[in-house]
Amino acid sequence: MELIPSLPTSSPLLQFFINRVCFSYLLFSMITIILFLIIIIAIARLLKSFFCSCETCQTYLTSSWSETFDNLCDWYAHLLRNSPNKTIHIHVLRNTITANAENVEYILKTKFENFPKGKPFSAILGDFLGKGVFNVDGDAWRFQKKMASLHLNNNSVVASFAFEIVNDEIKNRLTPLLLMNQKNGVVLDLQDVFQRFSFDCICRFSFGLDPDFCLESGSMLVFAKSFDLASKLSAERATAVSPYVWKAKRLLNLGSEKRLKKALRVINALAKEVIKQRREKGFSENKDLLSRFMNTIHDDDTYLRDVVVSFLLAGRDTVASALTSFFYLLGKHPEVESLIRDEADRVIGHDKDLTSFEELKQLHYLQAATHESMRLFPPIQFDSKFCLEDDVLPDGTKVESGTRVTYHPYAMGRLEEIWGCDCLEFRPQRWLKDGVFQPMNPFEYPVFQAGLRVCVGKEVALMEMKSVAVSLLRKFHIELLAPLSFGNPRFSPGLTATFSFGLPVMVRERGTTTTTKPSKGV
Ligand code: HEM
Repeated sequence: MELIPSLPTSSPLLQFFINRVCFSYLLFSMITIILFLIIIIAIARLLKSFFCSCETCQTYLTSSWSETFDNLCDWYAHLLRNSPNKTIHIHVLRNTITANAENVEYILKTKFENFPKGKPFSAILGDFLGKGVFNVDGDAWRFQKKMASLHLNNNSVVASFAFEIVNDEIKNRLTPLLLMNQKNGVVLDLQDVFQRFSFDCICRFSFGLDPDFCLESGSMLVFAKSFDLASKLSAERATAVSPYVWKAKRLLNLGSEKRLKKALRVINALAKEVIKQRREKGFSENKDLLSRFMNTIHDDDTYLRDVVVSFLLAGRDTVASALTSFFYLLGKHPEVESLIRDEADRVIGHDKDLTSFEELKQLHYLQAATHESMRLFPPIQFDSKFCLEDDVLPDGTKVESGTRVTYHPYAMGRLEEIWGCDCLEFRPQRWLKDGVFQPMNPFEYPVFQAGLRVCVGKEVALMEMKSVAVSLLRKFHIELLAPLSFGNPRFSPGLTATFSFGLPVMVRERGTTTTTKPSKGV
């Protein structure tokens, strides 16, 4: 059949040619129409998600939760507490959020393979964390997890190498810093101090290098600010209703994406310096984590950069966050502080310093207090996975393929169903039975995550927290300043929980008095 029969031609070759052109034209038109339809459907879906009219989505989109709650996590905790199955949906984010322990076990263990980090999550954090352990699945994750476990899950490494580094930092840097501060009588931001302290510890422990950041804040301040900014801006990407917004901004190098790029330049320069110094100092004989990676993957500096950044995030921000909220709670609960001191005097000896990891293990009340503090203020307040194939959670919630599933340790720590009617009280003794610490089911307390991707730095982190607590509480009286002394903390957006206004305190050596001279800007 001729497609254009009216054409006056008798040449079969020309006819064939015309037919081909017409066919191509038709094909092109059809493809255009199909593409057009696909775009219309995509836009309709996008608009639908933007305009979900349910009360929760409207409250999220208009940020009207902030009229009643100090923090987004408090609003989520409120919603989850009131949900019959402890699961809610934020449709505009295509996110199912759960505080149901059975669901958590299902996601993190039973159906682990169906709930990976996923490509969308890797894209959100890709510029900051690259292919580091927090941001990959499959073989890449297994390899890094194995390397990290060799280093971190080894009890004797924690007991000797890490314990010595941490206690050397406390004795020679943290304590002198606080003494100096008391002499000057100025307000101290304890959160900033803990960030510098944990940065030094993780660099010495994981990279075998000593930045001496704790005492000298100047040059490293730019790095710290860049690191916090990159964490904040990366986390904010995940709160956008559509990824196209941040992707377009990144393409055009605009606004928050421009600032992220700038912050990443500073972070990359520091990571490069760490790798360079490790190479210069030699790595083949060394037992630190970076040397182990260098011995295995040799020259891939981009990969090594991702390892460095991921371990800085793992070791600096989480521990600093845990210590900040711990000292915040102790400031409000002097009775807990006294009990910690009494136990330390009993186990270690009244005027004696902490000498071993074994001594720390005998401090059951302190162990209970650190766990209780992270129950109320987990350093990682929530954690998201992506659902690969349609699934049904144990509570009957349907989860669609390609949507996000989030478990929420912050909300779980405030559930009556798990902790009883005094769940909002700071009560370390709930963790003790006949004076001995009793661990909880990790799926009800997923502060260190649980299942296959459980935190491998848990023992190091607890050792660090307990060492700092014993040393500082026995030597100093630490007083919270307003507004934290009477209000609740406000958190900055970021991958780990950070107090928006720091932790301003006055420090006094026990048995001495001093006058308060508030410094500017606190
Ligand atoms: C109080 C301090 C800490 C808390 C609350 C904490 C919590 C967590 C959580 C919730 C995860 C899961 C993150 C995710 O998959 O997105 C995690 C993973 C991890 N943490 Fe920690 N962490 C702490 C300290 C540390 C320290 C000090 C190190 C290293 C020295 C460390 C190393 C790691 C590593 C390597 C992973 C990845 C595990 C994996 O993906 O299989 N953590 N941590």
